[in-house]
Amino acid sequence: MVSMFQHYAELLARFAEQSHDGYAIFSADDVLVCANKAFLGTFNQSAATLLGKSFTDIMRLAFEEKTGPKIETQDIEQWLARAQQVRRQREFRLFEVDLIDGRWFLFSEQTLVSGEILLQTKDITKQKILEQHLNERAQRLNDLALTDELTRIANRRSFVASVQSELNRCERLNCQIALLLLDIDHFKSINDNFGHQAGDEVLQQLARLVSSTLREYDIFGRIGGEEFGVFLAETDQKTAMAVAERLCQLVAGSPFSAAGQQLTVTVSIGVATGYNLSFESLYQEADTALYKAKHSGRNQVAFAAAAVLLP
Ligand SMILES: Nc1nc2c(ncn2[C@@H]2O[C@H](COP(=O)(O)OP(=O)(O)OP(=O)(O)O)[C@@H](O)[C@H]2O)c(=O)[nH]1
Repeated sequence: MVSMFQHYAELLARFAEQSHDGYAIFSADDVLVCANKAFLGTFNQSAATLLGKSFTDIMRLAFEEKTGPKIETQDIEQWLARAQQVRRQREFRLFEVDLIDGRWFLFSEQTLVSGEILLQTKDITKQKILEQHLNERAQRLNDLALTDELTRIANRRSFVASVQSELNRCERLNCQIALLLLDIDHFKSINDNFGHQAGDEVLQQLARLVSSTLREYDIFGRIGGEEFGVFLAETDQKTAMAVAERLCQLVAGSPFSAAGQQLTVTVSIGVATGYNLSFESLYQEADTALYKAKHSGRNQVAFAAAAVLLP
């Protein structure tokens, strides 16, 4: 019976030695007492170098020789002190480790009551690469869902979402807000005279021009067709009007080129300001003002007088 158990124990040891997963045991006083080939491979070191060394010495060596686990720190002693704080604190721990050579490993750490640790490592590089691709793809899809394809600025959905969140913040701070609605004048005639492609180029140039003049925290988006929105947080009527005037003059004074021709483009801008407004009422106010600007001759700014206060 004893010899049969001994046989299986030896078999287990042989499997462990040949396994692609790494196995290692640290003694209660944290010395590496045994490790298979795969484990030594994660450190890129030989058994002669690592066996008999303490955990801290092994990690110091990895840090100094820049081999094995990536240790991102300026101060290895501080890093080791932090690592020691989590070691042996739980009976079982699972954590991911990335190596300097680009591979990733899943480490499982099993601690006995008597203090010995069994470490098992599994190569998860393929899964991590797949995960990275999926994350990048999700990010790209997210960007696509939030970005207007033609102008590369925020689309209506993302513009409204960003404005909503700013409206909530401004409501908490009780600060004034402003919305500017910009609409290209006689845009239909640009399309009719120079073609739809030229119209697209004008939309792209306008988006670039406006983006380049706004502050980093202003919210700019294409609401639809030839209509754009600019949301300014913590902005009073006087400032909002000044920004709108500046934009109106900037557009009228900037050369646009489409279909190989130089064009003059103008915009009409409706401005609404107020406190504690919903997006819908703010938009309605700005739209009324925009209508006023259009009907007063275009290439100008108009203000919506009454700002509606929410109950
Ligand atoms: N090229 C291009 N044209 C677009 C796009 N979206 C909307 N349009 C065109 O924009 C034009 C808007 O025309 P209108 O609403 O009559 O407005 P307008 O000609 O600018 O006149 P006013 O706004 O009154 O000054 C329509 O001809 C739409 O087809 C787009 O993405 N690309």
